[in-house]
Amino acid sequence: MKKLASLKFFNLKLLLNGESSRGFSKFKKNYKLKAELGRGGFGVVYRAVRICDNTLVAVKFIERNNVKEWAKLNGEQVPMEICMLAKCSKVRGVIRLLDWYSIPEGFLIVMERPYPCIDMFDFIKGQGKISEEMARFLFRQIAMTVHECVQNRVLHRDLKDENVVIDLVTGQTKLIDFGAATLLRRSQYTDFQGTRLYCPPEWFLHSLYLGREAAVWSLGVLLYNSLNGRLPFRNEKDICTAHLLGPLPFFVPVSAEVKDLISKCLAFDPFQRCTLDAIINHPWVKQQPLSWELLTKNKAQKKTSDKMEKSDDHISETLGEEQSGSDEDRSHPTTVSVSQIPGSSDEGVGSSASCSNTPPKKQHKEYRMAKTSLLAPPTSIEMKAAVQASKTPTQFNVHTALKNQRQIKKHHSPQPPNSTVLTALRRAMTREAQNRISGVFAHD
Ligand SMILES: Nc1ncnc2c1ncn2[C@@H]1O[C@H](COP(=O)(O)OP(=O)(O)OP(=O)(O)O)[C@@H](O)[C@H]1O
Repeated sequence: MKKLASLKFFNLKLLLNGESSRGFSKFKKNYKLKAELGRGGFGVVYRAVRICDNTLVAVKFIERNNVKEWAKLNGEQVPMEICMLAKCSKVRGVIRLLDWYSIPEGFLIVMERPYPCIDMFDFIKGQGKISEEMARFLFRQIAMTVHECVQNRVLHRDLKDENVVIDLVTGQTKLIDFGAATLLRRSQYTDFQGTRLYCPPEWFLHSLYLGREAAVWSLGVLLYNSLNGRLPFRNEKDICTAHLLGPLPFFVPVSAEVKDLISKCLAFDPFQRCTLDAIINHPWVKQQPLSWELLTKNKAQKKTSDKMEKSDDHISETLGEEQSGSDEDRSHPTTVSVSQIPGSSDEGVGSSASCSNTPPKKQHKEYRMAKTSLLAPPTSIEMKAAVQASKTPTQFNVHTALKNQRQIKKHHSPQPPNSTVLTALRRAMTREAQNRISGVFAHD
């Protein structure tokens, strides 16, 4: 009833404002929507192009019903995600919010889209695990970004490899998906919307956590995962008891320094855990990383490239596989909603509800999780452009190469269907049209 009333009120607003500056028609005028880019628990992300200058953008559609927290942005009521992105607009390592639109069904968030790019989950998966040097290159950017977000009073709350996008030309990382983000405060949080296997033990044991301390824990999980190609903990029980079993096992030879950093991030006691400041000042992080060009010239990078090439040829099959979960290597670290907080469900410590996978055959792959969002990996054309670009690294050549390749792609690659949001958008259009018609009748 309440929902219906607010929807009616929203439609009424549309009627009164006529062509809203954030309405669907304005969106359609400004952007050309293309194929689906990724999909998560709370939204669908599309490739799109800004019509006025051909800028490549990503458009995330979030359903109004899925919005858990709201905030005010320049006097307008918006989902917290939009507000948090806006607050981080000056943080280099955060994906830039370019625009947003409001339709009866939900919101369209327009963001920058690095090209070509890959998310860190697929990047690690493509290589099995990444070298310590590569981990340093990526992790120090991510840690600095999280630190800057916190300085802007933004707590991301869903730090994981899926939520980091890597620009394949420069190696620059961009933090995405602020759907669980909230304002940083000193006091404890008693709600959680992130991914359970990246969540600190105090949440499972006491149903609360402190913002910065929880972020440091997630960074520890992320770093361990990058190096080992698997997560450190299989379930909540592991998260809460692993410290009793001594140091975490490592499945690759890594330096004592990085082990030290991981153990400090994953300290069981949040008050003993290192701070974000301590992470970015840790000797392992401070060590000058190799350049992206050098790092990507190795064999492992070629492996990803080959894989991408393969997945480009079979892009629809790959997506199909991911959706049906047939890839044994990929089980589910689920992004949970508020309704799944401890106490609100019957899963307690020791439950493996967040990773409902059957035990895989290979021990090493056991904790390598599937992502909830299904990103189509870059195409071979994109990869080739990136490789070409890194061989001739002048700005002019990089972009000319990409532009040429993009034009070739235009003619050859069919776009997968993007039915969900299109249906929603179509429905929105009809409703706007309907509103206009009923508006005319009302005036008559
Ligand atoms: N600006 C962007 N540029 C490139 N890729 C993006 C961008 N935004 C999102 N993606 C891709 O789309 C996927 C889904 O995006 P996002 O995580 O924001 O959706 P979500 O529904 O909130 O997901 P989740 O359920 O994991 O929270 C990402 O993992 C990423 O691969």
